Amino acid sequence: MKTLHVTVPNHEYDILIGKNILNQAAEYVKNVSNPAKIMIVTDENVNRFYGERLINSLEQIADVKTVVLPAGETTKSLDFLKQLYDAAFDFGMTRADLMVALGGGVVGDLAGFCASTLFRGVDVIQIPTTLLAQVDSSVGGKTAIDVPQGKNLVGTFYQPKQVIIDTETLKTLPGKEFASGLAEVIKYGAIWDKALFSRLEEAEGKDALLENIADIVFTCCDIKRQVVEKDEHDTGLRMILNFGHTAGHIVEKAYHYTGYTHGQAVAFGMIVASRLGEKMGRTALGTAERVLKLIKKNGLPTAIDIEEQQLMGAALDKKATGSSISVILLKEIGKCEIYKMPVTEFADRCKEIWK
Ligand SMILES: NC(=O)c1ccc[n+]([C@@H]2O[C@H](COP(=O)([O-])OP(=O)(O)OC[C@H]3O[C@@H](n4cnc5c(N)ncnc54)[C@H](O)[C@@H]3O)[C@@H](O)[C@H]2O)c1
Ligand SMILES: O=C(O)C(=O)C[C@@H](O)[C@H](O)[C@H](O)COP(=O)(O)O
Ligand SMILES: [Zn+2]
Repeated sequence: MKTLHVTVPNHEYDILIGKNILNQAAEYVKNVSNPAKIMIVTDENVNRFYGERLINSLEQIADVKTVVLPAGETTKSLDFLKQLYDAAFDFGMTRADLMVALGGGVVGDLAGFCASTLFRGVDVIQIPTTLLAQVDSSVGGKTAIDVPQGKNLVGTFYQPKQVIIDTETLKTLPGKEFASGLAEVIKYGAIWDKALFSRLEEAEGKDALLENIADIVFTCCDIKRQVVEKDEHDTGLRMILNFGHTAGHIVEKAYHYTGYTHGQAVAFGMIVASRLGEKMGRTALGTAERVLKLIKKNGLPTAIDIEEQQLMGAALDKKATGSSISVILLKEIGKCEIYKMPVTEFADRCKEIWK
């Protein structure tokens, strides 16, 4: 097992990365928390594969209740948030108790948000089971729900008490979801780590990647750790983790959070942002082609239809202030910049390069 340690002001925690470590969850949990009650939040698919194993382990140290939610992005909503609060009150949780998010980014963001507000904050431990959640969403403390007005528009910063990553859980992940997680891995390569990007270019298919997946997960978590430690609250450097997300979030909302997964939308968003940078003379020529090729190779979308007026949705992006938006542009593979432009210019330029 490998460990990373995240240190932010007033809080620190470990990210544990290993194979088949889910069965020993209780041993890790008791090192950081001593709850009388533990509420596990998961979804129906993850519960089928891993619920019993986690319950068996955690029952050794506390009373356990499991809340099983429908799978899918539309669960990351106010309705299901309310369901979690109700379940926590029914269970008789107190501020000294613990919530555990077992699943992908949907469960992690929703349970994280609930934990951050319940009694003004109960501890939460993230046990991510998708590639996307293992390389990105379980680390760094962003929690959120989606609303009809836009993606992640209601949320908090709330760091987990611990992150337990069992990479063996990826063996049951459907191919489409594995590819969605790769979109965020491609993001880390594109903005920060050209060796990681080249490694993905050279990889021969999913099985080859799976063989070394713990190493890839570690690399991504370590990049995220470095960024979050420098800017926990997303006021500067952390914005680079949003490469591809301005257009990506517009796509997710336009398709009512059901047409494309987050990873698929971000993949296409990275093509848009790379083309934008090239058009503006800020991104080395040929970069957009490399990004597109890698996205295509992994079965992620390279074209998505959108109505022009939806592009103004960037005005509600959290990187927008007043009438301007900070977009993340690549300088070249492995290097990026935060570039401020009027939202109207972003929308106009996107019209030209979207297809
Ligand atoms: N907080 C952050 O920093 C952050 C970062 C990136 C993404 N996100 C958010 O994460 C969400 C997307 O997360 P996601 O891609 O994990 O989607 P998800 O949580 O919807 O999971 C994808 C699917 O995989 C299934 N699944 C999960 N683990 C499985 C396993 N091991 N075996 C079989 N099936 C499994 C789920 O049931 C679901 O159907 C989005 O809402 C996005 O906004 C948040
Ligand atoms: O951790 C971050 O910071 C990120 O931006 C990671 C993104 O991959 C993630 O999708 C995040 O939820 C986006 O946040 P938002 O602030 O743009 O809603
Ligand atoms: Zn993302």
